[in-house]
Amino acid sequence: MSRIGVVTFPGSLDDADAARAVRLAGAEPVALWHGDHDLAGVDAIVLPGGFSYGDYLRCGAIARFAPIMTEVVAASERGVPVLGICNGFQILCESHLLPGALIRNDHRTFVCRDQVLAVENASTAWTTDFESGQHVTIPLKNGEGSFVADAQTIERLEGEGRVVFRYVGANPNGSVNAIAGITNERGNVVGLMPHPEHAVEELTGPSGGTDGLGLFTSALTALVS
Ligand SMILES: NC(=O)CC[C@H](N)C(=O)O
Repeated sequence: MSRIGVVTFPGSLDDADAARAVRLAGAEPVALWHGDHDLAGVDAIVLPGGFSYGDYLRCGAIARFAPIMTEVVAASERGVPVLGICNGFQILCESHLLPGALIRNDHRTFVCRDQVLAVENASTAWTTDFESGQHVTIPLKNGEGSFVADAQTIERLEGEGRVVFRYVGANPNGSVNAIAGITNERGNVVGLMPHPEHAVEELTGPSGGTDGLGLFTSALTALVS
């Protein structure tokens, strides 16, 4: 059985839900601690949502220096699938595993809602179980979800098909080009602001939806292929 590590930082909030999503997808979740110096041989890694280090300085700016991140960066360079959800996405940007940054929502308030997204790239390690152009509903909950990058970076992301998820309907936070999630050049590292781990069970998912499960099952497909 594939083993997917879920990293807990001080202030992580959604690590338990991410581990549950991993289990529901059919893999074994492995708890990793921010102070660890090894990845316990996991096959893929999830950086979950929350408020690592209390969001001090900037969201993800301190977590980037956690000992485990040295290992996560090295693993990503070997092609290990890495998923950053919300605060995890912020940590991936701060770590320069993904370009750009997440800043305060343009309306300056926390947003918490079920959000429709378009899957724009269904060939990353975390999205092969979706169809390109498919609409999915995933909860969005953050204060600093506005994706920004310089014009050249945006042009490159768009030109290379590295926008993985885009908000559908009103832009919830002012993200450039309504970008909700992106990937690295290799397609093994994906970050997104919405929370797929909260849309994996009919009882608790948005309108009974389980659209989020596809990210976790996609990683399993990537691991066996
Ligand atoms: N849900 C989250 O992971 C929150 C991320 C971050 N702390 C923010 O408010 O933007």
